[in-house]
Amino acid sequence: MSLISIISGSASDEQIVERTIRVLDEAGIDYDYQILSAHRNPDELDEYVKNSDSLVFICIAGLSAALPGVVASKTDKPVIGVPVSGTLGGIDALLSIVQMPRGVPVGCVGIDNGANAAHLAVKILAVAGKL
Ligand SMILES: Nc1c(C(=O)O)ncn1[C@@H]1O[C@H](COP(=O)(O)O)[C@@H](O)[C@H]1O
Repeated sequence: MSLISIISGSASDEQIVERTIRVLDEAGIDYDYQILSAHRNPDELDEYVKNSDSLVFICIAGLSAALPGVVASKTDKPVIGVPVSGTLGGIDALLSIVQMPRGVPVGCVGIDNGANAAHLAVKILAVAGKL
């Protein structure tokens, strides 16, 4: 069982995914990584989230970053969003991720800061007594 699921909206988010994975590897924590877009693969994303036994989701997405919010709508587990920079510098993804309606929270780290998403996920697992 992987404690953490990392989902990116596209293979083009690779650099930010690598920063995330590097921290988890250093901490010796298992993760599962999938490329699944809420926009492009809604059914596969739904199936993956519902069948995952991970305790924390890290969702990495640029542009109109629906991915973290959609994942949060499908699970009661904590979701951390990572906005990825693009033509608008990542402010588009940042605002998409933080502006969630009440009751469907997504934690959000800084633009391109996949490393902090991993550090935060590790802290969540630690206080939950899972490490
Ligand atoms: N934000 C989303 C979602 C989503 O939210 O479902 N799916 C893809 N994307 C983002 O689109 C950007 C460009 O993707 P492509 O390079 O594949 O066109 C990526 O940063 C991805 O995370």
